[in-house]
Amino acid sequence: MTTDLRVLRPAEWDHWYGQLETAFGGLPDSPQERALWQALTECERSIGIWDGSVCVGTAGAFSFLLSVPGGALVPAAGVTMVGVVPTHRRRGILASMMRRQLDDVFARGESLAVLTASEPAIYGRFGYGVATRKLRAEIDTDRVRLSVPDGTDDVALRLVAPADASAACEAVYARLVSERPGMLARRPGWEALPLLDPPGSRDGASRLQCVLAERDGEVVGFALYSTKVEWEPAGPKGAVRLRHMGALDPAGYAAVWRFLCGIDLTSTLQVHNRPVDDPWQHLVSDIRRCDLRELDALHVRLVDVRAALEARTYQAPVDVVLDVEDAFCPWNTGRWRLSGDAKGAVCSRTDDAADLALSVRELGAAYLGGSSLASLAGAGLVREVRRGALAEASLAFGSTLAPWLPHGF
Ligand SMILES: CC(=O)SCCNC(=O)CCNC(=O)[C@H](O)C(C)(C)COP(=O)(O)OP(=O)(O)OC[C@H]1O[C@@H](n2cnc3c(N)ncnc32)[C@H](O)[C@@H]1OP(=O)(O)O
Repeated sequence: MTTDLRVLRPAEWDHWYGQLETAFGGLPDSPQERALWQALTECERSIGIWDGSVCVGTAGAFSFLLSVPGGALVPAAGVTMVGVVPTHRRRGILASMMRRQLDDVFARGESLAVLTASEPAIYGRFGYGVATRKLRAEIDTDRVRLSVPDGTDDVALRLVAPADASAACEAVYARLVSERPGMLARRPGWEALPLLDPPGSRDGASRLQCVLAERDGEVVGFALYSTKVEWEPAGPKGAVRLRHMGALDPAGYAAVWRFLCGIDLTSTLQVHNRPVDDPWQHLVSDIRRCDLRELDALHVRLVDVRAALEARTYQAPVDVVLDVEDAFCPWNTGRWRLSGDAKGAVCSRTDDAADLALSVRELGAAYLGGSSLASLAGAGLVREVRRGALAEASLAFGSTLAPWLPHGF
């Protein structure tokens, strides 16, 4: 098979995206969604593999700014739209696209590549580690009571059409981005993503709704959600589906959750993507009736180990030599001395003896503070060479707030 791997030409987008849809077994037909992804596609960062005139493999990258521990926003390639059509699978097309893409990312000077995976087993071989998890929950709001902090009653709630509330929601979101690792600063055009609401994806639920939480006229929280009301012989048995929420202080936060848990004709609050340390878990009367589940979310790859490790800060002073193995991007392989603290870090090549040995995949898993190096060592994936180095590094790599990716891409 002779194929040609090259950058996407804008005029080819329809065919290219159509082939991606084919790889996914056909996506719901949504002109709204298609138009948004076309507008957001960075063609110069998108590649295709062509077999004659037919595109048989697709991959793209978004130019993101990712928040890392310490609050910095670090350029990161958001790997996306990866697909290989069924006639050409398992012949190495994905591998060749990953090769080209990571070389391009390194050449651009981005130290990180990030993605959300259709299946978590695919990307570890290319050096991606699971760096954030998302919390899912189904809260039985008939049974679960919420205790709220002082000041919650001072917060007023207002229903607003989502498009009209967008600027206020975005302002809240912007203030949250650097407080928690794993979040993506909004790039132009991306403010449309939270508003995406194709009728074909509603599954019987209402159109998207928005509530704003305000104190003294200032927006301190918001939620985007839909409701699905169903009736049983005994009465209503509806669900609230939370799409996105944010708040600037505990009272604003509690006011939004109390609202979501108390909507008439509903008895369930369905939460699909929240941080694993989301504070509402401390407000509920009965956590067992919240049906919690954690899933992998953001997979992180350090494309340039030195630059990536210097881009974040460390919770506690650390001075360790990391012996990194990276078969796919061999420029990272070798020993690196990392010296850092809460103010910053320096990372450089060294001939000194290793303190910890690990692959770049484990470094990606630990990078945002979501998985501890100690936990990875417990699985045999990080090896402590100098006694004490694991505890020191594990503490330093941690994060006060659990890293979280608020939306897919
Ligand atoms: C970031 C995103 O966009 S995630 C979306 C990914 N896309 C999809 O899931 C759409 C449906 N699936 C597909 O399009 C294709 O099957 C892909 C992209 C997952 C794989 O493409 P292929 O060209 O078949 O993969 P390729 O032949 O290069 O395989 C490379 C390696 O990955 C492995 N692999 C491929 N697909 C999978 C999978 N779904 N699960 C586990 N391993 C996989 C292969 O076995 C091979 O392993 P090896 O290194 O041990 O030999």
